[in-house]
Amino acid sequence: MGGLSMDQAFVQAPEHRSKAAVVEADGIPVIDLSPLAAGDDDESAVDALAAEVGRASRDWGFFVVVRHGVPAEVVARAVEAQRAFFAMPAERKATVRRSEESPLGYYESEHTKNVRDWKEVFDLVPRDPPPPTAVADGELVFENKWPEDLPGFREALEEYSRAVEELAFKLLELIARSLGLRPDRFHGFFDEQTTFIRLNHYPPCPSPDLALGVGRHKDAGALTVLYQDDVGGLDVRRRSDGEWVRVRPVPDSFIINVGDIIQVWSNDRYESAEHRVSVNVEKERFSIPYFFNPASHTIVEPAEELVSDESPSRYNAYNWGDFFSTRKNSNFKKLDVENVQIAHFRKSLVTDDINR
Ligand SMILES: O=C(O)CCC(=O)C(=O)O
Ligand SMILES: [Fe+2]
Repeated sequence: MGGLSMDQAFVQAPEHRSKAAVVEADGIPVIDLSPLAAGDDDESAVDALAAEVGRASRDWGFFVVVRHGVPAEVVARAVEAQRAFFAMPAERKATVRRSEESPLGYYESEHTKNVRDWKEVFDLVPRDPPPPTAVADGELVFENKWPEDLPGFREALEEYSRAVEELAFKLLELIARSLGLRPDRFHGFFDEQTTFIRLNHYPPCPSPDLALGVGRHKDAGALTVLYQDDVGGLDVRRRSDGEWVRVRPVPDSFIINVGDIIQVWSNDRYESAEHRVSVNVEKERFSIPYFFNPASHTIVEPAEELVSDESPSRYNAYNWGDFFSTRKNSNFKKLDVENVQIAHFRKSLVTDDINR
């Protein structure tokens, strides 16, 4: 299924392989967002919610949200579209294949840290940017590739994108509040956002002891809003003891993870957690991460309100667009060198595993 066959490119180094029994995490917070429902302006309930989001972002870098306001039918339509897409024969998927110059669309040979992932993906952006007047040499064209002959696919995903964007902004507000900042403190960075959505399909894998669906990594953007089906396989490295634990699927929920940018904005109050996807022999798995990313011209640095003599800035500023394109390029050119990491922008030599 999915046209993948097991070979050496998928084999993880022994220390990074998934054990047969990864324990399910007990402590990942499940947060009920219903106090945000329209018409409810109970400030103290929203403050309490922000405090809960803050604790989860600090202790786990991961949390689950329920009663989040994204209608179940919108999710169901997106998931149905996703399944229909990956069920198409390889030749039809190839008609929307991504290329080096045009990186959106279908792809089945992505690498995380130079080991191939056991998955196939379809990437899209929530709205097509205006067509560039002229494309400079080497400039990437972020234009959606919609499959022909797949009725409803585009509409379902556009509807999903709009609904999840609303949720992403609400979460951004809660995070700002939890840091003692104005709720809209980070909104301006998203005016020309570089958000993208990935449809993931992890086919059953004959060697789940050797390969991973996605190798260990941290999400580079601001935050990720992830839909996962009921199969399970997302593992998070628990901060308290460094153990890999599985995020239990919760019906009608999204998993939220703090990305590197929020780690930097928060000046390390929050931490972007390392995670990976384990695969299994019997079941295919589907997930949809929504990577909520700021405009490419954003200069990422700790929020000045959070920097003081007692809490000096821990990062040198960096340009998000440059960071992002360096990461993207390394997917095409299987490099033997380490990929760009926020640890490279750290000011002091705090011990941090930069070898991700
Ligand atoms: O499939 C998942 O559950 C997570 C995928 C992921 O971490 C990613 O694509 O960055
Ligand atoms: Fe991820």
